[in-house]
Amino acid sequence: MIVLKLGGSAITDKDRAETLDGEALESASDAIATALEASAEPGNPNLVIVHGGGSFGHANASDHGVTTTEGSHDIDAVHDIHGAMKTLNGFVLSRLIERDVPAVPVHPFSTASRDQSGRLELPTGQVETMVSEGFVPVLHGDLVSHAERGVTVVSGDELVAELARALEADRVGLCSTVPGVLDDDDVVIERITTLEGVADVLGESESTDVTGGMAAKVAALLDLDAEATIFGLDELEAFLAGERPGTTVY
Ligand SMILES: Nc1ncnc2c1ncn2[C@@H]1O[C@H](COP(=O)(O)OP(=O)(O)OP(=O)(O)O)[C@@H](O)[C@H]1O
Ligand SMILES: C=C(C)CCOP(=O)(O)O
Repeated sequence: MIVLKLGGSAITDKDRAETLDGEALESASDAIATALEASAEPGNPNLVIVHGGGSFGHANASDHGVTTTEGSHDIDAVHDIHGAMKTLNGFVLSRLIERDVPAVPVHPFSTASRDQSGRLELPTGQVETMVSEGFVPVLHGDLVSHAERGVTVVSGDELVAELARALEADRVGLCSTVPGVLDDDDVVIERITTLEGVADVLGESESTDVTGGMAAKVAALLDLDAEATIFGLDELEAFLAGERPGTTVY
């Protein structure tokens, strides 16, 4: 079982509102289709995809002052932010389906929630059944209802971590716009086992991002039992073929 995140910054133009990076999304979809065709059991993909927001969702959330902890009850904000993420989800699904990947949508806003302490409750029974029936569920960073705060943002990274745990994923991959976690000299760090030592180089995203950039990503991955890999789009095919490009977080 592989849980793969397509980073929003990898598949969109993060500096132009609600704009796809069409070429990047096509190339990611090609890599996924090729990997499924080449797998020993093409009818049984055993793959769950989550995508982030990039230029969809983050700017909308920021405009409405909504983050993973700051909530809102404004119905227009809800539809604006969730709507942007559903639009991107539609683009991702259509590129995958064009390539015969049996992709199906799962909108976390319809199923997940947070309690007062912010703990995420993400039901995964439907995702498990989709996978066992040969589909590829495609989730996305989204809003979730949050006890006493209205709605807050859930990042794709948080969803990846929850799914990896619940589905006992063998491998977790985060495909981003960078070739891995970079050190002070912009060299890819091969392995991260603790936050100590790397905390200084982990920063926010360069673009509008309400969910914390690389620092939040590494922290979420360190909590997992499964080995996780952060790599760039050029390495997606290699990752899906079983290699460990970029940075391994374990
Ligand atoms: N040490 C670091 N190494 C690599 N990237 C870093 C580092 N510190 C900060 N970053 C930033 O983190 C960004 C990747 O995080 P970001 O959250 O944008 O990725 P994503 O998951 O692809 O996108 P999204 O959150 O929209 O889904 C990089 O583009 C870079 O700007
Ligand atoms: C901003 C929203 C709504 C989702 C963000 O998901 P992410 O890009 O995975 O952090």
